[in-house]
Amino acid sequence: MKPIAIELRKGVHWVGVKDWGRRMFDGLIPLPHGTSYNAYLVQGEKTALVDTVNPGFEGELLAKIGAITDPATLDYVIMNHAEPDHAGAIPIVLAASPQARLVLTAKGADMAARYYQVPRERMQVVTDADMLDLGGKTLRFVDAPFLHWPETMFTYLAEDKILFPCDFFGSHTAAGVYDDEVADLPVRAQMYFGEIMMPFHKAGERALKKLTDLPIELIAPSHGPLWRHPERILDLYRKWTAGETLPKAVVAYVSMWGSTERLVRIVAETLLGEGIRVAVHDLAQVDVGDLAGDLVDGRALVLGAPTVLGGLHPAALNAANLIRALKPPLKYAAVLSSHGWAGGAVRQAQEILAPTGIELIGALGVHGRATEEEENAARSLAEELANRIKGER
Ligand SMILES: Cc1cc2nc3c(=O)[nH]c(=O)nc-3n(C[C@H](O)[C@H](O)[C@H](O)COP(=O)(O)O)c2cc1C
Repeated sequence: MKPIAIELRKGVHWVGVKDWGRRMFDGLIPLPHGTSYNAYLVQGEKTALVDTVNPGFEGELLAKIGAITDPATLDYVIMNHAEPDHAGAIPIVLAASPQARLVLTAKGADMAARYYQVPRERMQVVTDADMLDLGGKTLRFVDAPFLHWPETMFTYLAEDKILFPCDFFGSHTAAGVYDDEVADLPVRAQMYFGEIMMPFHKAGERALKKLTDLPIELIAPSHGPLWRHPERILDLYRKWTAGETLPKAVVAYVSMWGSTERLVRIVAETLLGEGIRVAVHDLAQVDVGDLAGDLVDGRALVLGAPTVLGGLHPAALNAANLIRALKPPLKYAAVLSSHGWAGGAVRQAQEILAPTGIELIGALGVHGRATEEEENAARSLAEELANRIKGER
């Protein structure tokens, strides 16, 4: 197979890999559309490789570089992020290109030593103030810690106004090269933001501020299509990092015998009737990416779960802990539950949500199936929640 490198600008090529068949990421996130590991070759008088690829694809990366230039002649390898899906091929690339130096942040240097045993003498530590003159192509660096590891940075190619932000602005899909070629890309990008960047939204806001002075014509992230309409994703990221929410409830529930589900349906229907957007996720078969995507702009959470062994059903326990860890901008919550004897799910849900700052509007626990009175209580709770979501008391 002839290796294909895609020319983005004169002297700038995509040399990444499409992993069409990958179906799971981080042992947590389903990948229904696969993903890509984007790496970029920038050629002035000197040559730099921006990021590498997931282990197992080193040969494909070197072949693509080889379609443009001899991989043994790289001068620099830029490590924007140390995670193995971008940095995993570094040992093989450095071995293939003996004079290449690895360009990274100070924290990146520690990680490259630890994860990839890169000798310090091959590293070149950079900060915001630094530039790398390739001769006709100039790389600048933007320190962007915790997007999404401590060592992360962006690389900016001044002449072509291309930003290489690694995972920031990324999306998990192997489809397409550019943003306008993938119809559901904003949805994919929102899921990715929810899964990976949302816990670090404050760091994201700071990074966006740093970018305001940089003219950007192309955003070339490390996963998913490139944004040749950068304002599309910049606009979305401004909203998402600021925690802007919609009049929307994320309903996450699990039910073994239908009693909790009955309450969930009543609440979801009532919310819909009140003009609230409702995104329902059955936690027994949820795609974590779908849930995380909905949490990015949801204003309220409805958590529904029966008691199992004195606490939340395990699927709901897992989801509640994940929701707390992802730090979504949710403002309000309601808990719905059914139990068989002593209960415990509602108490555990309250304990998990208490430190989040999400205001618990109400919790309804019923013994077995809800009575008519309890169903009316569920309706009232939903109306109260709708009012709060709409900003009415
Ligand atoms: C495996 C299992 C464990 C349970 N553990 C408890 C428990 O510790 N305390 C309790 O009050 N009910 C317990 N129950 C009863 C359920 O909470 C009860 O049947 C509830 O109505 C189920 O709600 P659902 O119809 O939404 O699944 C348990 C049920 C099952 C199947």
